[in-house]
Amino acid sequence: MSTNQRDIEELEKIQQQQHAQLFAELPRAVGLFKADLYLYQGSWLPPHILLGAMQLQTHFKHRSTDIFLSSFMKTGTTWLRSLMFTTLNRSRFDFSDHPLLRYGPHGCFPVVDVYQSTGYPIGDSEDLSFPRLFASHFAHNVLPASITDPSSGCKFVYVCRDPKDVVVSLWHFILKLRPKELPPVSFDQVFKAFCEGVTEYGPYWDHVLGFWKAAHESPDKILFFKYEDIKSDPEAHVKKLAEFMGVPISVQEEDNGMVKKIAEFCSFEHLTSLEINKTGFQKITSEYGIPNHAFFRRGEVGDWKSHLTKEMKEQIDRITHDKLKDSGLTIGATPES
Ligand SMILES: Nc1ncnc2c1ncn2[C@@H]1O[C@H](COP(=O)(O)OS(=O)(=O)O)[C@@H](OP(=O)(O)O)[C@H]1O
Repeated sequence: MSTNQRDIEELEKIQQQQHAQLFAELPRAVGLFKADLYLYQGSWLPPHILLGAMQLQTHFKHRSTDIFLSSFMKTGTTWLRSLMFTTLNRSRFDFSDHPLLRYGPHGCFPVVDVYQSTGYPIGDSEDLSFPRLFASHFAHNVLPASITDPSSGCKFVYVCRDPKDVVVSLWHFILKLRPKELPPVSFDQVFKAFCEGVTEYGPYWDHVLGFWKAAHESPDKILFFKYEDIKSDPEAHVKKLAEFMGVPISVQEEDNGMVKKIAEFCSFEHLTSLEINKTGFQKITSEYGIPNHAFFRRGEVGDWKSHLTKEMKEQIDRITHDKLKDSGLTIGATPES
């Protein structure tokens, strides 16, 4: 064995010991996918994401032009990834030969949450075009101050969604991804864990509030969207995204139907028709990946009605009301709910 190889192995051993010590000290709970969850800076995170947070906090080198998509799981990440990438790069790529068609929404720009055991390439890679786009599910307070401080120049697009639809979407996602050798989880189990805040990246309401408050303090740096609003008027949101990302839609583009084209290109119907989203795969770690089709299901507002009992609806609405009551934010208030 070469000296270099020995050094690397020694270093890995030390790191593993340090990680084991860290995990032993943190509150722990059962995760819904596979790994246990640990409470880190107010968020419940599985080990490879917790270590990813620490790595991000220590190593990420931001640029003042960076734009982050921030979201809780199952709130519209895949959709916003598509909208942001397509809107920002609309003059770079032809729609008939577009990266979204080849790589899918999750392959178009990197997520910064996952621990990189082989060093820290994210943000160091020079092959990303500017402004660079990144995605993250981390809560606002978990992200490094070097990027959340408005003086950094970094911008954030945040999307939230009716928690009743989030918990339903989450349950279906877990059903698809939970290893078959583990016992299946029931909707009741997921609902209970979600309401208690003990699901991956939870509690949900704290996540939303963190970004909501920050958006109020720095509206020029954080664009706050609701899934339901985008659903009811995708084109208006394409225009807002373009303006926010510094590439406003021109009158000529508007006249040429560019806004409509982007909204249709990123629609649920179009994305689910693509081969890459039927057969493609997202590599998350060296041992773990997610099939692209798992990121799509129904893409509707109010699917909770076919899953939640009256009592469940009342319980989750009450939590939402209590958590958000002094914030000025309402979520989940669909007209027919
Ligand atoms: N283009 C488009 N338009 C509307 N809705 C869409 C779109 N793409 C994905 N979806 C729906 O979003 C839900 C998945 O959420 P996320 O993308 O945040 O999931 S993830 O956190 O990235 O795993 C999931 O919602 P549910 O259908 O309610 O489960 C997806 O179907």
